[in-house]
Amino acid sequence: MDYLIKIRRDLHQIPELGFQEFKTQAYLLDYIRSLPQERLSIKTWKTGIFVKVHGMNPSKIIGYRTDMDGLPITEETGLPFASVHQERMHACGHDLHMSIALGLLTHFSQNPIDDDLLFVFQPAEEGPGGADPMLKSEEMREWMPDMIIALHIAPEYPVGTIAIKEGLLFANTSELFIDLKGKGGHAAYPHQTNDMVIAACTLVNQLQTIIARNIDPLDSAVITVGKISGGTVQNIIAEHARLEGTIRTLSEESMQKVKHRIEALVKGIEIGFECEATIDYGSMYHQVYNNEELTKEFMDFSRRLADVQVIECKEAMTGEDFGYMLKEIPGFMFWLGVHSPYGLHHAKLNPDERAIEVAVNMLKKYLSFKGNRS
Ligand SMILES: CC(=O)N[C@@H](CCC[C@H](N)C(=O)O)C(=O)O
Repeated sequence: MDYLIKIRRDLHQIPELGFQEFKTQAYLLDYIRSLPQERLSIKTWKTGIFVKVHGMNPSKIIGYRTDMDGLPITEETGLPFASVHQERMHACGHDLHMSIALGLLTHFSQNPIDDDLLFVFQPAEEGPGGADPMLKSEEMREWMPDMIIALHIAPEYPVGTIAIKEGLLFANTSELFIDLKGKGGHAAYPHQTNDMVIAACTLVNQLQTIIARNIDPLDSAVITVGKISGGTVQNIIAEHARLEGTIRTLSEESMQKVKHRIEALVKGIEIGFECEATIDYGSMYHQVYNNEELTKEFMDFSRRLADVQVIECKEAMTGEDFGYMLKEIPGFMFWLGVHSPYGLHHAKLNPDERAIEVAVNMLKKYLSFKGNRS
């Protein structure tokens, strides 16, 4: 599987943000076109790709989805194959996801099964979300899979393990952008201004009271403000501040409740600081809900494989727009152990590449089991 490690490293060097995956798409297409073409049909959609592997006696289409985009992070791994794109990094494992998909595609282009396979290379998972529009595209409607699966790397689990559960696996998400506009001025005359840095700091603290005091302690929700910006220079009181964050909940109902409370607190800030505020929820992802029957069958199947250990995990507050595909198509997502002391979205994330072979070997067996009748 050395060729897949090379592919992963090549892709790792060229991370691109959502819907800008031009080099990534070109790299993938070059590789896909180098495979035996007899059984392949290829379509592109924006910066994404669909590849259908025609089965020998198809009665259904089995989908396999990988995401493609990177994150706006400056890599700090010091690896010889680190990102060559400034302030961009594959810090969520999509480089591994793509190489695993290419490993499976390579195998099945030469060893077709009875059923058709559809490989979905999806852009913009980290944002603004490629799964929903891709699902609604004519290209995908024409090749709509009967079931679909995907994986996500998990730094906290060792290589050789997968983690999964039936039902809810990942949370509902909504991005959160709040702009505050007041009256700036001289640092020595605060009484003549409405300081938006103070307003922003107050709001960040207040937002956490929603989790502590408005959500049932037996439910779970997260509000993370990942970025604050505002002001111009150290001795001018800021007239503008912006909070950028994300909301995570285990139900749609809790999402509505959190948003309702955010709106109330933001109104309070407007009154209290005599400023204007706007809230933008950006993009939202539907929860990842694993089909019970298919997940159970996959877990039973995987437990029989000698080289894979199956862990039944809890749900996580991560988000994934693959949730939109699972809303319409039966299927599941699972975690693939890649052991790294640094987690997802960390500048030092360094997944163990041996997990690529583990995933390709097990999924070759699983897809053959699902797609062959004898
Ligand atoms: C697996 C993973 O890390 N996914 C991302 C999805 C981000 C969704 C959106 N941009 C948001 O921030 O709400 C995650 O952060 O969980």
